This record gives sequence, C-alpha cells and structure tokens, in this order.
Amino acid sequence: MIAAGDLVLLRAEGGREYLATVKDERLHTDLGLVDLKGIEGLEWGSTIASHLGKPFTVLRPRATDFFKHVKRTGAPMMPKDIGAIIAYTGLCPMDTVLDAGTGSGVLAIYLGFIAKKVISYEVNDHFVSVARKNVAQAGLSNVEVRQGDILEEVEKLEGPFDVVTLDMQDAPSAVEGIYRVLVPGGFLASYSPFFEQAMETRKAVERAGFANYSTIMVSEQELEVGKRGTRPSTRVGHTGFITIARK
Ligand SMILES: C[S@@+](CC[C@H](N)C(=O)[O-])C[C@H]1O[C@@H](n2cnc3c(N)ncnc32)[C@H](O)[C@@H]1O
Repeated sequence: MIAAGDLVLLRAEGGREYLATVKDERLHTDLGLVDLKGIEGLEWGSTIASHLGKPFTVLRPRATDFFKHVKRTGAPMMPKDIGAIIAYTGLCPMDTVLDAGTGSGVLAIYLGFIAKKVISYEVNDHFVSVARKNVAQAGLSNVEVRQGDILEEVEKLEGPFDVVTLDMQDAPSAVEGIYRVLVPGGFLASYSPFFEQAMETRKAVERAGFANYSTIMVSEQELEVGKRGTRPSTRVGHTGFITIARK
C-alpha cells in the first residue's frame, strides 16, 4: 500500500511520466491537476484521475525512472554502459563502491540500488547539490555524495572498496591511488569518451599492477517498427569506452 512520503511514478496517456512524492499538494500536468494526497492508501498499479478526468497509473519508481527524470547537470552515463559495468564487475549487495565524478548522480543511483554502500566524489559544488537532491529523491540512504577532488581524496581513503567506478576527465591519474584502496580481486571500471583517454587509462592500469584488464565498447541499436517494415534504427550513437581491470 502506498504511504505518505512515498515517491511514485505517474504514467499517463501518450507515455507521459511524472515523479512525485505523496503529500498534501497537487501536481500540475498538461493533463490536469493530480491530487497527490489522494494517492495515499492506494495499491501500487492503481489509477488516479486528474481534475480533467485523465487517468494516471501509480507505479513504484525503479533506477531506470531516475535515469529519465532526475535533474541533470552534464552528460550522464547511458544505461547500456551502466549495465556493462554492473555485469563485468559482478556488482552485488555485499559491495562497497567508490565512484567519481558523481555528475548528477545517475550512475551512483544505479549502483546504490544494488550495492551495500556507495561513496561518490564530485569536485563541482553545484553538481554536488544537484546529485544529493537526486539521491535523496531516489530514497537511497546508502549513497553518500562527497564534495572533493578524487585525485587528492583517494590518498586519504582507507577503503577497502570492492568496486571503483571512474567517469571523469583525468581518470588515468586516479588509477594508482584506486589500486591501493581496492580489495584483492576487486574491480575498477573506468569510462572514457575518447580512444586517447581509454589508452591512457590502460597504460595507467598496467603501471599500477592490475592483474588483468580489457577495454570494451558497448553497441546498442533500437529496432524501428514502421508501416513498411522493421529494421535496426539508423541512429548510431557513440558514447564511450569502458576499461575494466581486476586487482
Ligand atoms: C561525465 S560527468 C559524470 C556523470 C555521472 N557518472 C553520471 O552518470 O551522472 C563527469 C563529472 O566528473 C567531475 N569530475 C571531474 N574531475 C573530477 C575529480 N578529479 N574529482 C571528482 N570529480 C571530478 C566533473 O565535475 C563532472 O561532474
């Protein structure tokens, strides 16, 4: 049953979606006003009508909904790359994760839905406050966003961390410090938008002493289903390269 203070995903006609908290307020949408207090006591999957009689289905939000609806500050990591990081590091509920940079917290939120604890560093004050709000909205008390430069902060960290994720420009410079705070057998996953940065990361990983490593590029193509037929989408979007290294 849905309680006051719960975060809900409201789905309406035309694929419109809204994230909202159940409280004594009305949500303004282009399909009319939704009485959020009226959601309290409903079962998940119920429908509530706006003042214009338009139906909204009430769903429990999942990590993928935060990817679509949280406030963004920059380039969030794409689900295909997040999925690869989760799969190749074998992320699990016993893990403690170190993440940098947080950005708007999209990757950190996905990690937080799986891992025991996530500590995420972001150097930019404004991004820190956006990410903290996004993490709080997702209800993740196990994700801690810290303000700081990981290149300096990693020296002070004790660890150990089971998994470290890097999505920041100067990731190669962080690799040596990361090696020290990883548990033996732990994984580093470092995302780079450019070949050059990916190659620098590989060199840094080798220098640091990682036992084995590989760099991958994940391709994803949606199917376009049209009146004349079905075919892979012609949009091919490059995101980046992920170097996965094991201590
Ligand atoms: C591409 S964004 C990260 C996006 C994030 N992974 C997500 O999924 O939302 C890169 C972030 O790294 C931060 N950053 C860059 N260098 C950093 C450093 N040395 N320490 C901590 N954060 C850093 C930037 O301020 C920026 O917000």
